[in-house]
Amino acid sequence: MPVIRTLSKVAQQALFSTPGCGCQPLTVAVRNISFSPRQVTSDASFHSVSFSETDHPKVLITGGLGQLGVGLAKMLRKRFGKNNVILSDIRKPPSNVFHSGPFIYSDILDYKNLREIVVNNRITWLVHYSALLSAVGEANVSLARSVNITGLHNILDIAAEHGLRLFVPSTIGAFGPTSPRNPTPDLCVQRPRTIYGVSKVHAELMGEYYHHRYGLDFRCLRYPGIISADSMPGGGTTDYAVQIFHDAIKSGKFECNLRPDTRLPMMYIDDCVRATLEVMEAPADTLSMRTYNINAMSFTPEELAQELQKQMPELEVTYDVDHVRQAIADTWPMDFDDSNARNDWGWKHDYDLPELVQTMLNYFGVESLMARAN
Ligand SMILES: NC(=O)c1ccc[n+]([C@@H]2O[C@H](COP(=O)([O-])OP(=O)(O)OC[C@H]3O[C@@H](n4cnc5c(N)ncnc54)[C@H](O)[C@@H]3O)[C@@H](O)[C@H]2O)c1
Ligand SMILES: C[C@@H](O)[C@H](N)C(=O)O
Repeated sequence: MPVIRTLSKVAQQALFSTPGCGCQPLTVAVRNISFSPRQVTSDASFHSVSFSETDHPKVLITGGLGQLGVGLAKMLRKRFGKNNVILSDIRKPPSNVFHSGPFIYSDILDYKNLREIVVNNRITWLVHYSALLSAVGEANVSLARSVNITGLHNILDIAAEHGLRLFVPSTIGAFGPTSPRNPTPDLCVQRPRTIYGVSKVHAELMGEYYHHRYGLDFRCLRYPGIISADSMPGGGTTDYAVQIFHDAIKSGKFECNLRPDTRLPMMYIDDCVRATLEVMEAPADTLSMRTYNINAMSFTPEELAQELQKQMPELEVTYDVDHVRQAIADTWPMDFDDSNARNDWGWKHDYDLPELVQTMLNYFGVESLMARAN
């Protein structure tokens, strides 16, 4: 009985303590009594592999074959060593990715498989990228609910049980029509109207709850629309801002599926992966929150087209609005207030709109020169 009494006392402390109240953090007490968020068989052993045990973190990236994972792995491998960063996904990797470093099959809906990977590879950081994005999520709500919500529960439990530092990205899509849109601050009404947005608000809240309840080192950034040259987006509302470059180079024409005046926050992928590393490395005492907005620029399709036309005056842009995507975009932030990230851990973007366009065109210029030479 004394153990049960201690447990309930600890739980009460956690539930009623507030930051700065001077109460004993629940984290310590929970770890000491090996209390786990998930019921597991009695032969399972809990042991925290803390970051300080190794020189470098051992990182697992889930959903790593999407638009962002390969770019993040490249940067993390440069910093921590090739073999310390494992990409995982349920798809077959292209050969350049397969040969660039460790790759492993992992379905985030398979809890035991995830646990095995974390244990066998002594993972200390988990970057959870698997998700169905906004537009594909609306086309398959039940799968999105399963991957984005049930999958997240598996990830949270694995991370809490094994003492991992966990990064889960959120998004501008975690806001909705009743949120202030120009700009959108970190803390405001969040009533998104997509399953994607609902699942991301759930992820933010669950991660923060696990942080306060179990001491999980949860870190989350709300990314804007991400623009990349060497990876394609996975079915979101901001995809047009990547597609325009491909179509401009290929055919000199682009048909945009959003209205020309649809303003959304955006970021170049190098800034996005750097922000992710920076927040993961930030000392815990610099983080006044666990979920931060980050931003680089905001533009409309018309403004992006005009910037491109400065270098490609012959580019023709027409509009054929996709009503699902437009309805989503009309409820999302137009501009994103990321002042807390800038103040707390020194977030600073490198790429604004002209630099983004120049960088993308340089990439495709090099690509098409190489293609012509082959
Ligand atoms: N790309 C953006 O503009 C953007 C913006 C904001 C937030 N984010 C977030 O960043 C993360 C990565 O985004 P992305 O653009 O690379 O996404 P993506 O759609 O390109 O890739 C997601 C990956 O998840 C994988 N996946 C799906 N079901 C899975 C399962 N059951 N188990 C394991 N993997 C599974 C897919 O195979 C895919 O490779 C997502 O969580 C997304 O919500 C992205
Ligand atoms: C913004 C982001 O979450 C994603 N690119 C989407 O449009 O769904």
